[in-house]
Amino acid sequence: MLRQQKTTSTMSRVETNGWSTTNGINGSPVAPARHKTVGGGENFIVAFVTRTLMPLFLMFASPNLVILLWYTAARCDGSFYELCSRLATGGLGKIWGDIHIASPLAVGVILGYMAWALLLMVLLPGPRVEGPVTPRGNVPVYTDNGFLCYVVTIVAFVVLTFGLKQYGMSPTIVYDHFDEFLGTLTVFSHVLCIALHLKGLFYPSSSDSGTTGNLIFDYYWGTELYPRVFGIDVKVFTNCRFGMTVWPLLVLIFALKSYEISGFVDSMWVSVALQMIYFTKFFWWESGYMRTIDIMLDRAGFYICWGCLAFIPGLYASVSMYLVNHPVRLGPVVSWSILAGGVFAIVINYLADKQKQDVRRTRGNCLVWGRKPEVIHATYRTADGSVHTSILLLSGWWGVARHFHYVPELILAFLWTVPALLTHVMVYSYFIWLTLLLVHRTFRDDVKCSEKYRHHWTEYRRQVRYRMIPGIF
Ligand SMILES: NC(=O)C1=CN([C@@H]2O[C@H](COP(=O)(O)OP(=O)(O)OC[C@H]3O[C@@H](n4cnc5c(N)ncnc54)[C@H](OP(=O)(O)O)[C@@H]3O)[C@@H](O)[C@H]2O)C=CC1
Ligand SMILES: CC(C)CCC[C@@H](C)[C@H]1CC[C@H]2C3=CC=C4C[C@@H](O)CC[C@]4(C)[C@H]3CC[C@]12C
Repeated sequence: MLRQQKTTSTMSRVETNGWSTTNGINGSPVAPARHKTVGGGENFIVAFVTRTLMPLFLMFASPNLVILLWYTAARCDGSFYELCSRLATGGLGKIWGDIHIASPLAVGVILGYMAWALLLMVLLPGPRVEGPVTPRGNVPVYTDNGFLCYVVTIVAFVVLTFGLKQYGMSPTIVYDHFDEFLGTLTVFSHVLCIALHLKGLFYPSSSDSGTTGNLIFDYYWGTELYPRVFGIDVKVFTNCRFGMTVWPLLVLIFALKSYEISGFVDSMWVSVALQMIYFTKFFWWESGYMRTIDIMLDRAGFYICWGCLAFIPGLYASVSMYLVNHPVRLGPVVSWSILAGGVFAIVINYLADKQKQDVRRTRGNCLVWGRKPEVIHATYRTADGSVHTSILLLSGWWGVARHFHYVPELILAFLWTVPALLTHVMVYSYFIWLTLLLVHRTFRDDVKCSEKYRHHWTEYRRQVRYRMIPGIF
């Protein structure tokens, strides 16, 4: 849950989502840094492309791509070549004819799960944690009960699975009707986006809200940074209690389906084990996630809502979905080696995230790699004019490169995919997406941080020259 300590529900200004006082949406995924013409005005063609055409394209293309990904795995034996042949012969219409976009089963299961997740979110206890100061000077407050919600949900899932077995029922029905689930989730997310759009305009939860004046961009990007409905934080729900919890549930359901079809197969086992360790780490660190770009910068619009409700189930869980009908016997040596490499990557990624958190929490009075950390005490200004200080870490993983922690994240994604071998590109869709997302994110974060910290960030960039991989990028 999240509360705002300091809220001023003003909506008079054009929105400022980031830290710049002139144009705060530069950190958005589709709005690059300001483009000035020679005369100094904004280049409207670039603005039209990035804030209208790109969002429109993404909102139309992404749901289609996710469904086609499912179709490729389930109906085309995981082959993009086969998908293209079918598209060439029958066209998109023929393929859509084979897809069911909604069903009462999907609506019932999704609503049931949402009710469960909301109930846990509200009822389970947890310590109170504060998020970072927002651009408008608000301090979001959360109940840190993510780990508990996750554990209770997974245990309940296992108990329910055994319970249902006695009645000849299995959660693998979700796999059998997955197209219906993806379609229903897309419809749900549009309903949520419309409601949130209107809420942000007429009943904002805090002053971190507003409009850009462009309806399409507002719908895509959102009108509020931290919307709350009856005290429930919408982004904590969409990102953590839905997206990040449904992903492990799907991974378990797909593993169960694979077991029903092929018995115990080590490719599925390795991939599932790595993903489950990753989810457990995520929820253990959830309060740290509240200080990342998704929460600090991304508003609750189509990007985050559809992304977490439909894109995570459709793309992020696609490796396990593919493995259901593509089992590979790897043998113990290969399996355990992949598992060990993956666990190592998770540990490095976790330690890097933790290093940043520890240094900030102790205001630099801790040890990083056995030494007192080098830091920059950076100042920044919020929209209300008040000045704050923050710490930029120059030691440890944050001295290796400015986003070195993305490297183990990518290695891990590769390692939980490679058990599927290199037969089909389709199964690497998540890895390819993640590479693009993280590389793009290094640029987004640079824009956001240089607007926020100005010369302090320039100094950090001077001292830590590389974005992700020392000597290369
Ligand atoms: N699987 C997936 O789809 C994805 C996974 N991830 C993972 O999520 C985690 C979080 O990543 P992400 O959201 O990108 O955010 P980061 O962990 O990279 O956090 C970025 C923020 O950290 C602060 N910061 C930047 N440099 C420093 C420094 N040197 N010292 C102290 N603080 C600094 C800044 O925020 P501030 O304003 O507080 O100064 C900056 O905006 C990572 O583990 C990443 O691998 C990320 C993206 C996608
Ligand atoms: C509109 C779509 C084309 C794009 C939607 C993207 C979002 C679903 C994802 C964008 C950033 C993603 C995440 C960031 C950081 C994370 C921390 C990590 O430890 C777990 C995964 C994640 C929560 C991840 C989830 C999906 C995004 C929000």
